[in-house]
Amino acid sequence: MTSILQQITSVLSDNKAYLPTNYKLPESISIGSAVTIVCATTLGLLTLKYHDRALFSEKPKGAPFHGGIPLFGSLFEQIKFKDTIHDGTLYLMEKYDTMTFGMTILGLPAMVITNDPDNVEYILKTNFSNYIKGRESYEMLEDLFGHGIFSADGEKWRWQRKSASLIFNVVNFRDHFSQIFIKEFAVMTKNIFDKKALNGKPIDFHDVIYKYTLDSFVDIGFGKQINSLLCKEKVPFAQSFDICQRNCSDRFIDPFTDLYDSLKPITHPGTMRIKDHIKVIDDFAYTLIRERREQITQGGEYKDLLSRFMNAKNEHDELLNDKELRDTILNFIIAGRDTTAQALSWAFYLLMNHPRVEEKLLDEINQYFPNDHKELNAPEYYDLIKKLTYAHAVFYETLRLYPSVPSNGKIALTDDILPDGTHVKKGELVQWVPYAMGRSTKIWGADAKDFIPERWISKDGSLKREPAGRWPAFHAGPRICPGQNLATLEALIAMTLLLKRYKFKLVPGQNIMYETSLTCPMKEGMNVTVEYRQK
Ligand code: HEM
Repeated sequence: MTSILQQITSVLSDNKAYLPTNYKLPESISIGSAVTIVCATTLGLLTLKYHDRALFSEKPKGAPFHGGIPLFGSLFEQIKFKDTIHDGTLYLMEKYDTMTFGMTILGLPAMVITNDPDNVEYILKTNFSNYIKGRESYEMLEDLFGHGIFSADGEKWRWQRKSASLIFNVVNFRDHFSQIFIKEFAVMTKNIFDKKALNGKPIDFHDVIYKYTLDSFVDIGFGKQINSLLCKEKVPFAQSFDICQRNCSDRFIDPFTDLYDSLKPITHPGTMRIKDHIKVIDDFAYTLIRERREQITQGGEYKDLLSRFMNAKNEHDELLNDKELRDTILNFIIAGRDTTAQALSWAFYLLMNHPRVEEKLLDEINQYFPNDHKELNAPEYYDLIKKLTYAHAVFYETLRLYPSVPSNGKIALTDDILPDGTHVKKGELVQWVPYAMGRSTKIWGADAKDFIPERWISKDGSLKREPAGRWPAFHAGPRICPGQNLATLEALIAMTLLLKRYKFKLVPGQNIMYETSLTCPMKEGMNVTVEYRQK
């Protein structure tokens, strides 16, 4: 008892400045009261010290600080504005008239949020070795992505990157990938858009394009036809994959995410929990692996992504086990399916809202593809696609306004100072938000929020590519997206073929908005009507 009292006395006397001048310590005290006083005092002192930020976090030096409430920092604000989180970052940048600010959230490392192109280039390229994905990122993504390339660091990342790079070569692009994209396009038109053009009923464009990129990518990467374009409903794997992805993203925002899930049997009886969705996803991936192993025993030979990884060695110089292959498959599906489907959906959303751009793009398409695409073989198509300057500009401009990875971050390994003078401490999270960067008037000028593909075309008519620090849509440095050419090829094939054949119109009365997730999907999809284009 005495010792507790002594401790309280010592805490209080160490912090005299915070005590009322006429305060007197009691002579004797019960254990219960002592514990209450200790807790209350400790809490009071912590509240005073961390009055505008999360517990045990520090404000960064050299940049404005967005304060929050005592001990929790901006946790509840972040949860409240979760649905518009990327716009929230843009709002704070404009409010503080800054490109970098600090923020703290209980349960996460202190954050430096920067949209400064020089800082972004520095983190991704110049001082790449000091910024890693880190343990936090791995833990939040683990159940879905395991040790796959997106959350891996060091040697674990390096061998995955090397193995993947083997499939991204020109011969594959010209002869193999283009052919698959054109083949799946034919399935999509025949089974979906042609029917809608004839019966006039609306269709969710976002959902159809997701199926298109899923079928194409699973064929390219893993040599399997899953024919989701032939299913009316969403395929169970895709549904569970989307739910788990959203759940991973929620963990970065709301530390109670896993608690809500564990309470589902009470709050939402009869609904699937995350572990049930993971089981659906695992079944999908393990079936692909099992089937491939059987095909190889029967003498089958493959050169796709899956077989590259089956022949690869991990950081311990061992062949990959099924769990490592499962992680690889899922990491590549998010890379290959979601990003491109979203870019295409947002591109069509913007085109439908900007008839001038749509007309100009159509003129370019008709100039290079005056006849029906069926007359061309895949390599010819590939060569022509590369010449479409304006179509590339439309694609890049879409990714400026709706980057498929709208927000991203890395953990600092050691103390550092960013090019704009902001201090970063070891263990802090440095975040950049391509969505907010794309709309920043400081980076893109007064018309930053407008859709103007011409900004990607130089005076001599050639295509401009912006420095990655300004436009990190495909990341930069050693971890730059290895699939960017594949994505561009797929998006441009689909965009040209679809625009040439159909006129899409938005069904009125929809609120087209992004959903906060690891990537940038449309929250409620996008309903359109379809008409054949007049020849
Ligand atoms: C519009 C389409 C795409 C966009 C905007 C895009 C963008 C990005 C971005 C921003 C990253 C960095 C993510 C991070 O920090 O972890 C990334 C990484 C990656 N992307 Fe893409 N991507 C697209 C399509 C693709 C496609 C089709 C593939 C094909 C497989 C692909 C494969 C990858 C891989 C493997 C990585 C990890 C690279 C590494 O960590 O070393 N991406 N991509």
